[in-house]
Amino acid sequence: MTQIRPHGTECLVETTLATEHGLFRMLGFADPHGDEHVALVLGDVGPRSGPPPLVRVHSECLTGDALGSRRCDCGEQLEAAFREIGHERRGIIVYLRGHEGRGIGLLAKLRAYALQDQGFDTVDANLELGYPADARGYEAAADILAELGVRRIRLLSSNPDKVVQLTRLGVQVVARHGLAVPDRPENTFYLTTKRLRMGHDSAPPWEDVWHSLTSARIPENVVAAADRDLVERYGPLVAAGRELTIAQLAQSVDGFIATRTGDADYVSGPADRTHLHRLRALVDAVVVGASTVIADDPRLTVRAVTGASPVRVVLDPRGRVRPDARVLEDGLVPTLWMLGPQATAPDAVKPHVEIVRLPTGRAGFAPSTVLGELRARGLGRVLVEGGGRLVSAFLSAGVLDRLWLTTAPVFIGDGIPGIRFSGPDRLADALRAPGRRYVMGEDLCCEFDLAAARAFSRSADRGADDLRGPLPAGQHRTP
Ligand SMILES: Nc1nc2c(ncn2[C@@H]2O[C@H](COP(=O)(O)OP(=O)(O)OP(=O)(O)O)[C@@H](O)[C@H]2O)c(=O)[nH]1
Ligand SMILES: [Zn+2]
Repeated sequence: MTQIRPHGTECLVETTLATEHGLFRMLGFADPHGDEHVALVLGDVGPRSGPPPLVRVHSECLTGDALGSRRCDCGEQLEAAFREIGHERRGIIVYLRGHEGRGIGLLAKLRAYALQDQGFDTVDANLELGYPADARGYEAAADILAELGVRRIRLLSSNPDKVVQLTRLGVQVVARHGLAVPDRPENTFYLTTKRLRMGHDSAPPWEDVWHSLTSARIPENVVAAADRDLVERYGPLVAAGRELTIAQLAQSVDGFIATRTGDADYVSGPADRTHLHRLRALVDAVVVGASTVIADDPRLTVRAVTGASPVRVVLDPRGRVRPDARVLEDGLVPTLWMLGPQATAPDAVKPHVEIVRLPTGRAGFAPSTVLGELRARGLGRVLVEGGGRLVSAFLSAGVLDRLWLTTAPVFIGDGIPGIRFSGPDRLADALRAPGRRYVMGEDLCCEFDLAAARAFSRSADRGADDLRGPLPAGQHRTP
């Protein structure tokens, strides 16, 4: 077997580095040319702990890595490498100093930039200055990997020459994964030159994964970790097709959505808000109760992410919402104002608002009546967004396919309740559903696949009409 031959790079210090992507071991190295390097190691990268680790051998680029330059893609590639390694919770970033400007140094790179400003490409600029197009050596990287006991790697790079160089030095590159970062208008010429003249991979068919999901398409072969998260989290909603009823609610650990005065600013954090806006962007209609409109005066539009805002639906059986509520006033998105037969309505409403009369029962509109009305209008994908009573009513009526319940680490003590319904006597009969858990900043979000739970209890009951789960006394579900 090939050996990594030593080239005199020594490990002189070890410490840790806490990053957004995890707590890394950080080792400092010095090579015989006087250059200092670091290796960031996440998890156990030894051969017995799993497949060959993901390794990014990153060439220092002050302008791209630290200063946010758009002349190159280095900073975004480094960030993408961190994400990939963070996602696997295992891997190595070898950060090579002395590689600045493809090995010609910082000031020489800036001179090369000055020539590029005059029309030279990145290769000719180096040559014009009397340097090779690429002057980098990878001996230090090989030494560092040897020191870490890593012989076989999965390399994160778009540059096939790095595989050649590392292989020559005894590192076995079992796979190479390009780092999917988008071309920018400012670096298209530079990246195109690298592809045409330096053998770099051609641009990946860049796909805006979120845009695909909002266009009802589930992207395949997604590379970047953040994109994979999007597909895993929201793909099932896209796959559900034309009819889907979901709900989202954020409550305190003790189960309240607001204080007793109705103050709800804010229970959950920004990650949960983004998640809520993603759900809005994936449905045809968003439904809220009158109390929520009165207490929060929400806009219910998609703002935190790109995507079309759904039709807004206000359930107001007793006509309590004032016509100056934002959703009835702002003209932003078509809005259905659902009123009970006796509720008074103003003589005129804004053109974006349509009044819909629905029959009411003791507890307001029946969820199935609301959904039937929406489906008849072609609004088959519905998000029930609050408040607690409305989401609870849809939950206990057994019409929700999925529920995201975010719990924020705050105690409200008393206040406006979140999920509440009359439950069963025996815990064995309590509503349980398979699902997933997400840490969203400070908050914990539980996703419940209620459709799967219903299907399971149907098959378990072998034909019995009754579905397990909470039902208000005296009510029956239609199968
Ligand atoms: N001389 C010179 N160096 C540059 C220029 N633009 C970026 N660099 C340097 O190029 C190095 C990164 O090399 P790249 O060709 O971008 O990428 P790579 O490391 O070969 O391949 P990847 O693994 O895919 O990133 C960094 O050290 C940058 O400072 C340039 O126009 N001229
Ligand atoms: Zn760069």
